[in-house]
Amino acid sequence: MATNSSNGTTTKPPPIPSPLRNSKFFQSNMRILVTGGAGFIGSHLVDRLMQNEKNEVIVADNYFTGSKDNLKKWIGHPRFELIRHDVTEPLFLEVDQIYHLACPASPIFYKYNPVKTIKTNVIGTLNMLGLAKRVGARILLTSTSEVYGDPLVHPQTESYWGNVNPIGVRSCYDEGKRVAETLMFDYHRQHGIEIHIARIFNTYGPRMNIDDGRVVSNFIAQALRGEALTVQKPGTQTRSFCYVSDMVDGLMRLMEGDQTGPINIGNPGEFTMVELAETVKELIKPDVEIKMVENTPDDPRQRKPDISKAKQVLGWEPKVKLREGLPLMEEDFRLRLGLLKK
Ligand SMILES: NC(=O)c1ccc[n+]([C@@H]2O[C@H](COP(=O)([O-])OP(=O)(O)OC[C@H]3O[C@@H](n4cnc5c(N)ncnc54)[C@H](O)[C@@H]3O)[C@@H](O)[C@H]2O)c1
Ligand SMILES: O=C(O)[C@H]1O[C@H](OP(=O)(O)OP(=O)(O)OC[C@H]2O[C@@H](n3ccc(=O)[nH]c3=O)[C@H](O)[C@@H]2O)[C@H](O)[C@@H](O)[C@@H]1O
Repeated sequence: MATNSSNGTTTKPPPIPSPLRNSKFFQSNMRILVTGGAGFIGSHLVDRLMQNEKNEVIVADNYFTGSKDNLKKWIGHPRFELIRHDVTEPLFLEVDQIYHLACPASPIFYKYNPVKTIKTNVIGTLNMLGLAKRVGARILLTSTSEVYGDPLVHPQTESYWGNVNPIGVRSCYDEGKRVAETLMFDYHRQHGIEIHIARIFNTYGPRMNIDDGRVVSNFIAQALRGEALTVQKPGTQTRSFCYVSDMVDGLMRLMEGDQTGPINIGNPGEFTMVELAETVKELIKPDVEIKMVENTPDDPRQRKPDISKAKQVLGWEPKVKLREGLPLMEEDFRLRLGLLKK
């Protein structure tokens, strides 16, 4: 028995890969399933995975918040397959790695059908763990900084257990992800499945839905349309924004290594929502108005990742600063909105 220093629990030694998977190490190709691969982060991950000619990539997505458009350059490629599939149903495939991202991420979408969000997090993760167990695949879960709830520890370290309202309007997502993490560890301890858990902090970049409802996409779309930037009260709440290429790099390092996690992956640069609005205004439309609007319940008041662990065990840290990432996202939004710079 070994002690897992990250969470203080006693666990079995790291699992020995199943004989099935051992034999797959000798095959030239790695077959990788990306659930939620038609979404924002998933489609960028697919782009990176497809760069390696030894990878075959399968995406399973129900298109609730994702789109085939995000993957159009890969449709028809011999190393790529796209399946319309809801992860709350079992999936039978032979794969070596599973990046399990499927889950609506924007609060407006995950609150739209909260029961479905819980099913996606719980039954969806159970199904993907069942698949991992059957075929001896390694699985990575994209958990979230929302597992820390409205955190009383700042910045958030992985050892912090969080401050989550179990019956609030965000619970379908944050408690759903907490159960998903529990399932991952129980499959690891009980069945020796190779698991990796990333706790992702607010990520932004090209391909976010224009009407996604998350703050960076809202502010950029509003600035480009000449509408007032809607800062939800009090505006002093903070977030730390990670550019999507940095995020994908962190996820791939975690998958390739031997760390179970959970590991925070995010950019520690912390901004209030008023500061974010002012930055977007300055960079995109200096004459745009900023207006204060009502907030939604249980909005976390502060959020900033402690990434010491990611630095130490993955050799990872983000490279793209907010002021560098925002213009890249602006360019993508301009193209999609047909508002090219004069
Ligand atoms: N973007 C962030 O800031 C952030 C932060 C923390 C965690 N995460 C996590 O990362 C993952 C991806 O987030 P994103 O920002 O790309 O979100 P997204 O909404 O763009 O992508 C999610 C994808 O999952 C698909 N999906 C949803 N429910 C499904 C189901 N039941 N079956 C199959 N597919 C389903 C959607 O259609 C979409 O393509 C999510 O698990 C999210 O919880 C994201
Ligand atoms: O990173 C995470 O772990 C989680 O962050 C997000 O949650 P949240 O931070 O609330 O995301 P936003 O909806 O973008 O809100 C961020 C802040 O901006 C504020 N906001 C949002 C929208 C807006 O128009 N104006 C505005 O001020 C919100 O009140 C909130 O304080 C999403 O839930 C998930 O993508 C993700 O799991």
